[in-house]
Amino acid sequence: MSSSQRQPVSRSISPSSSTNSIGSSSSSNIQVVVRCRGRNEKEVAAKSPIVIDLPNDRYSIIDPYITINPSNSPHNTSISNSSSLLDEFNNYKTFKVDQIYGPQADQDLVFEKVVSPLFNDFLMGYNVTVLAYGQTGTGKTYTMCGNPEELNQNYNEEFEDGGLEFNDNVGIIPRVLVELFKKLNRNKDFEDNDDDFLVKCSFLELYNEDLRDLLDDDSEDNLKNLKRKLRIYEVNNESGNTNKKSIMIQNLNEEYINNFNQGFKILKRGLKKRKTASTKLNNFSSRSHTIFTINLFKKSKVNGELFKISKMNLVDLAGSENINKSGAINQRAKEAGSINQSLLTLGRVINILSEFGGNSNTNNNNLNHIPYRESKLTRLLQDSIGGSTKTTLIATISPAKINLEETLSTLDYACKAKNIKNLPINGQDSDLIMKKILVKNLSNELIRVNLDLQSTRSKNGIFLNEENYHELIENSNNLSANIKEIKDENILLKLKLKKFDAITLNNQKSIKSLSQEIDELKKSNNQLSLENTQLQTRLHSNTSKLNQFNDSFSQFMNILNENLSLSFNSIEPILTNFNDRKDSTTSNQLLKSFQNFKLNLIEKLTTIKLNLNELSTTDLPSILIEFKQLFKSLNETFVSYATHFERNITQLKQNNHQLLSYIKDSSYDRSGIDTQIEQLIKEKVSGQLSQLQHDFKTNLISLMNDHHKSYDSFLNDSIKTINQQVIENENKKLLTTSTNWFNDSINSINHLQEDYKLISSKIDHRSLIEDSKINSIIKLQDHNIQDLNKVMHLLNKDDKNHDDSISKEIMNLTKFNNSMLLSNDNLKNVIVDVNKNLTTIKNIDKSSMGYTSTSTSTSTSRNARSSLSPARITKQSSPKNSQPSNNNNQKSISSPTKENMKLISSKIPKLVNTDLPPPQKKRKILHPINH
Ligand SMILES: Nc1ncnc2c1ncn2[C@@H]1O[C@H](COP(=O)(O)OP(=O)(O)OP(=O)(O)O)[C@@H](O)[C@H]1O
Repeated sequence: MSSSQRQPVSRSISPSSSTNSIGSSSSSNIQVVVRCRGRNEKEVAAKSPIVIDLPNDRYSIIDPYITINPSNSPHNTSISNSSSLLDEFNNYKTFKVDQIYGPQADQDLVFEKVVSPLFNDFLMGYNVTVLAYGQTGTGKTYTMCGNPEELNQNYNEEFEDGGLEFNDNVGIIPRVLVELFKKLNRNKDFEDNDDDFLVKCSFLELYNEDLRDLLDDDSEDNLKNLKRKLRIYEVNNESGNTNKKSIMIQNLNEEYINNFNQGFKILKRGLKKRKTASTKLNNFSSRSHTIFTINLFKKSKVNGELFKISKMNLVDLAGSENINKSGAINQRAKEAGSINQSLLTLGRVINILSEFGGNSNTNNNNLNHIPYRESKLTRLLQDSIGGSTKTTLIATISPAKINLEETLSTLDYACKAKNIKNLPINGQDSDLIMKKILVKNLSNELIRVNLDLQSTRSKNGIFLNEENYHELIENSNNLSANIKEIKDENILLKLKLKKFDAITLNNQKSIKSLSQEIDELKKSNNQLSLENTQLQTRLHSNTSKLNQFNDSFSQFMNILNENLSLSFNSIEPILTNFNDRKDSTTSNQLLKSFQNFKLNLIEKLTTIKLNLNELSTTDLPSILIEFKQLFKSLNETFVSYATHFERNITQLKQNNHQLLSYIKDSSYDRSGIDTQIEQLIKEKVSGQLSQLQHDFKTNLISLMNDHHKSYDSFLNDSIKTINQQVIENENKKLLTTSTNWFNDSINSINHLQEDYKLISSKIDHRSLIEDSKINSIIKLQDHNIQDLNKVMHLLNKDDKNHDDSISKEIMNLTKFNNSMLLSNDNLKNVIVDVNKNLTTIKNIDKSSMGYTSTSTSTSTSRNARSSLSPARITKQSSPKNSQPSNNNNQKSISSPTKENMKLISSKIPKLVNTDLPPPQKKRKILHPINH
């Protein structure tokens, strides 16, 4: 860590504008001293290497460069939080400060080099500050006071005898006290002047943002604390061209000391009360910031009737700490948080001041926004940093690598602080007090103390002299008056509280009514969602019914088409058959009639399709427009709800605001009560308000969600309803069409029947003719047989000569007879064929007419095609119910039309008759018999 170890190349140097030496009297920069201790036991045990290069292990003023060299790092990582001063290539960084002290520098050296010059300024009438800043455990308390362990144990004994021999570890404050009285007493002896100085001390602690008087025995007593509450206030002192502001602490004890021993006692008393705790990083870690102040009243050399007042602030800050490293939890973590917070504000103040290179007393507008007021620490140090005090900052650091990040941060701040210029003012102008006043103050206090002492000595117990007694009585009366005033204030406050309660009540009412509205909204939401569910259920069931109907309907249409084409195909051969019989007029008529029927049907189906299309393109948009209007009105209702809510909440906020301003405008300056009231407001109103806002938000979101859901379901419902309507309308049209078609069919069938009757009569006529022919043939046959018998008889009688000719004759006759019999059989077959055809035509006729009595009986003998009737298909799709699909359909179709539909669906397939003779099969034609 010596200068020889320091890297000489690529050094980047922190900005420094300071040219003033310590102790100069004009504008002076804050002097920055770095003190680096040796590695402590924990750092050695952790084998954390040294990463700090110092020019000298003892001290360096001429060459005050300090280099951070983390090259020992196994990963050679860059230093993440460092500023531009980091040397990118060599991975080390150099800072320039005013003085550097290494592990070999003892307390004596630090006092001599760092504090002495400042101390001399203090004696000359300047306000001075020594400020120890750095990471926890780096030696701030050690530097300012001494070894904390020794301070607690034998510090008193060290100096009790008034000896001036210091333990080596004794820090700056005891040394200042000793040095002060040395100097003052020497001067006193020399000038032989009893009245030439007066010393007062105070010891202040800032713990968790609370000010505590370390010299006040009662400071922990809350009741007395109310009376003796410490307050920071600013005093404007116009001095020369500078608008100087001094920071004062109201109610802070200041004790006169006449020698250094009294000073040590005060220091020890205060240190005993200071908050310390053991952490992983420091067994005696200070958990608070402390300021030990020595006020010196010293006779002015110019005017012996005036006394200069100068102040020396000896500040020991609590250490910044990484909670993870220090292992702070609960109270320790809270302390660390508060410490770090105040140090952060101090850092910001240093940053801003260093950026402008000036002090807060200059006219620079930018400096008006220095955040001194953001923490009590910065307020207390306002004079010392950027103010009118001569300040030296001692930045304490650890050399170990494990603390590298904190060390870099400390040095960064230290370098920035180095740019801050203070404007120290010698006490001759402003900090002067008339000798007479000072003496009077002192004499009064002395007289009071002496009188108390005398009274106490002359009698047993505690006694007061009369004057003191009267003073006490007067004080007591004063106190009573104060109490009365406080009571009056209390009454006033109660009145205000009443008003506040009324406003709160009002707010509560508003909150209640809003809650009710929210409840109602919730209810209506619930109702809506219930309706929504019901609608969805209905929709679901309707959709399934609709689907079923659609299925059945499409099946029906398919079967209708199929059967129609089959019927056409079946009828055509019959017609052809008629055609073959040369009965062209009838067959042409029939053919024409069927073709008309067919064309008519196709036309109707096309119309149905067109109607469906038209409905979906014309009616659907109008329904959608209607739906949009509905949605718009729903939206408007919702917006009006939201506006209403907002208005209520704004009203509520205004009430709160009025309440706050009303309480703030009041003449009371009792922060405790103010805080109470604000606390009340926070608890009662803000809590309710935020709860209300939270509830409102939640409800609004759920309302929006419900609204979106119902919007979706509404859209779905509407579209489905439209579909349903379209289908129902179409159904009606279809049914009308079907009825028409059915009527047309009946007409056509009637025509057909008439034609059939005509044909039947003609066939009957033919049959009659054929029957008569058969009879005549039979008669002829009988006749022939008789002739034959006659011939046989004659043959028996005639000459045997004629035998041959007769036998021939007989042979011929037998042949003829045989051919006659054959003809007879043929004729019979023809008659059977004709009868069959007649039966077929009759069946067709009956099927077309829809006379169920015969169709039921015949349908059982139908072939596979007739089993595809709609009724059967529906039955197959719903086995549990004999006519499920028809039943479902019936719900959406009016009953008479349904009957027609059923009739059509059941009758149409019967038009198909596969028992008819195949079209190729020609009927046998009856030929006349040749005799
Ligand atoms: N320069 C030094 N020489 C010898 N010992 C030192 C030095 N600096 C610090 N120490 C020792 O290190 C320990 C911690 O020091 P100290 O309590 O002063 O740290 P601190 O910075 O005040 O810590 P905290 O902020 O937690 O109060 C003490 O035991 C102290 O004696």
